[in-house]
Amino acid sequence: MAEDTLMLNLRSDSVPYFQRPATSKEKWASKKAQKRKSSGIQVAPSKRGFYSFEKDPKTKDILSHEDTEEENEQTNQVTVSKPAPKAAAKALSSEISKPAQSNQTQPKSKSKHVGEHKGDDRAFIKTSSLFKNNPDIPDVHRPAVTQLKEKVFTSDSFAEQDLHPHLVATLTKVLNVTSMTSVQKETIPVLLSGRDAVVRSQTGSGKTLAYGIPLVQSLQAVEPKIKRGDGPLAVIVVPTRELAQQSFQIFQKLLKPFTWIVPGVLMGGEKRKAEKARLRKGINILITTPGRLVDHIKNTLSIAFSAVRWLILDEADRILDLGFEKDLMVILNSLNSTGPPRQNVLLSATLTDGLSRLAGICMKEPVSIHVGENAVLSSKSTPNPDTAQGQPDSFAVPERLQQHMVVVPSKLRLVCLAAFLLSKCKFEKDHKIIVFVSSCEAVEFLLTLFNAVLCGPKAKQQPLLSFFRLHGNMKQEERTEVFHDFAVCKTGILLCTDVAARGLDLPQVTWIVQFNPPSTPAEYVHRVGRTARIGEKGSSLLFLTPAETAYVTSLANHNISISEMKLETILSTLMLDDRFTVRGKYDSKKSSGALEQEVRERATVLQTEFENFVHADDNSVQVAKRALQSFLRAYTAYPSSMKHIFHIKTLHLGHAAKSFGLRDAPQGLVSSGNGSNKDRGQTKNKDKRPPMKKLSAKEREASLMRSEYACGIDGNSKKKKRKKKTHAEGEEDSID
Ligand SMILES: Nc1ncnc2c1ncn2[C@@H]1O[C@H](COP(=O)(O)OP(=O)(O)OP(=O)(O)O)[C@@H](O)[C@H]1O
Repeated sequence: MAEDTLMLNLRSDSVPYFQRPATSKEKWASKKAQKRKSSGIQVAPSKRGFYSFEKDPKTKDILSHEDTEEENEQTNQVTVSKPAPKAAAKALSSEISKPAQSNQTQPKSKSKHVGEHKGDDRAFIKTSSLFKNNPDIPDVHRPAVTQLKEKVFTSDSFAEQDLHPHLVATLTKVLNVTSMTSVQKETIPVLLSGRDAVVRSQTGSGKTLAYGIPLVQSLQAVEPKIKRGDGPLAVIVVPTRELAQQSFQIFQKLLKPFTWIVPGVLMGGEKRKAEKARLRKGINILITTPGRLVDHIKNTLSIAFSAVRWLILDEADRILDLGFEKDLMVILNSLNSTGPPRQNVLLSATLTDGLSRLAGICMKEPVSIHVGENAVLSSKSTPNPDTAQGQPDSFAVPERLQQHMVVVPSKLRLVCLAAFLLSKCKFEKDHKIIVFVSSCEAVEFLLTLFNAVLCGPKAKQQPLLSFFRLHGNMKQEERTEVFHDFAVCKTGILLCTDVAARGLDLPQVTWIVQFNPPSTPAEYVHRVGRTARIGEKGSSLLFLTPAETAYVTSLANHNISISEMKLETILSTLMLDDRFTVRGKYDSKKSSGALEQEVRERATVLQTEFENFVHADDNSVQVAKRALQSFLRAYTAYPSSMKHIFHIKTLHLGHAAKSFGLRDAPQGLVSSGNGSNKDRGQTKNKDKRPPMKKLSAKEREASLMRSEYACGIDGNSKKKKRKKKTHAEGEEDSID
């Protein structure tokens, strides 16, 4: 079935399709309604062009009861007439057959639900209607935008640069690159001439080699030959451990013909003692995360910077962010106090105000290299001060990147994500997807849930969906393993936090899904930049709730244009999956109204499976609650410039809870001081759990760095100690 032929109206004014467990009176009325319906309920296009049932006034008596319930957002009991087919049913059966301990109000009817064992006469699934009382999906205002274009490749070969022939041979034979990219063509000669540089070019355009090649060229030419014992001649600072590992591997390749130059990596999560030993032996090109370098500056006697002649800050705008600034100051002070004159290079796809500040701190008349639309702009000047005056920066994204967004009411977020992943990984071939989520807990929650409900025991023999996870609460060995496994796999879904947003070069990623919008447009650019690299194709999908659609304008202010994908189109994939049917195989001759109804039914079956899994035992309820709480905390941490779009007051806690498979809004998650849903009557602190702490604006920004957006991103060492004490999340725990 062509996906886009199916359009549903998800607005709350369409007729609900699930009814409460019927009383005998209702059953009778229901039969009557069925008759009326088969005699031709009206289907008419809605004003947005979708089809919706016109309410037949005669059915009002049947519907009014449910309507009243829905208005009060009470829980409905949904009866699904037929056991779910095969895989999902089996996957869930063990979980579902456990009594839902936390649910005291389970009705005693004998109807079965999807996924139940035959003969299990447990009554109803409890779930409030997915398709009622959702906010209207607004028409999204998409301002006209001229996207910046950057040409990725040039026709010039590396041989045209003044490089050692062995280096050129290594590029061709080991790294498989022959012609230079635009940023390489501009940057290599500038750096070979000894100048400082600020380099900006789109994601996946080859910035690593743009600084790596001149660095290796210059170090191999040093006379007398560099010795290991000389210590670091180059320090490369990157924001995450995975990026440190990746850059290290590139230098290992580049240095193949120059074996006397030793690269090394220092990063959080590794054993300090082993790193100290390596530092003592000598590392000439030192690749490091900021926090761990500061750690060694303070605690390792054998670290000496007297020979350092290169400082490279990759993802420089990130390194200047709150949380890294102090670390950077310690590093710069330590480097500045000793050593020969130094060449400094800052690189990123999103140079911002902060970068200009940084350039002022550590650079001497840097050359600004900005790969622009019509030509490669290169000016021998300091960075443009205009960008420091609050003017939004324009960001280029890869030309072959197709960007989409979907507006999804909170209640439908979980089924929409699942339907999207199924559509790509089950019903299409060879997709590799990265899903960005706002917290470590949410990653863990989704991983467990999707593995159980979407994969299940049968699917495990022949897994169609294979999930990976990456976040800052994982042990370092596991992080390294996942990073490697996802890099080499052909198909798979990586659920991750922003730990994977910057710099990572994971081959053949086809889709980037942002389940939670990132904190800034710059982070958006980096996330989507994990696909469509080096001239390849790629796609991205951003989830927004109806209240968050102004984010599209915010992106447009940075010259980012995004098209809309319809929620209905994504959900219609469920029609391809008979695990979620309630009526057997779909009859393609059915009317569009019946089709609409069946999609909704299937979405509800899927949501019910999620909820059953979550409510199968207390532990999984707690996991879901923690994930919800971390989501709320992350929501409070959006920077003030984004608060007009992402304010916790606009969240409906009950609906948000549903997107974590919870049937009810948990009590006492958010304090009123934090912008709670108190005004919606959602949080009557009945239980004893402490409310979330009220944070100052600064603390909130810092928490943003620590919790969601920095899960695994090195912070400063003070924070590490504090976090260790409080068992807070983040990669710092693993620093020994
Ligand atoms: N001249 C080249 N020809 C072909 N491929 C290249 C060339 N230079 C780099 N690449 C490849 O392009 C990919 C992206 O390079 P790189 O990771 O350096 O991009 P980037 O600009 O640093 O991206 P990001 O901004 O996301 O960090 C890598 O796989 C790299 O091997």
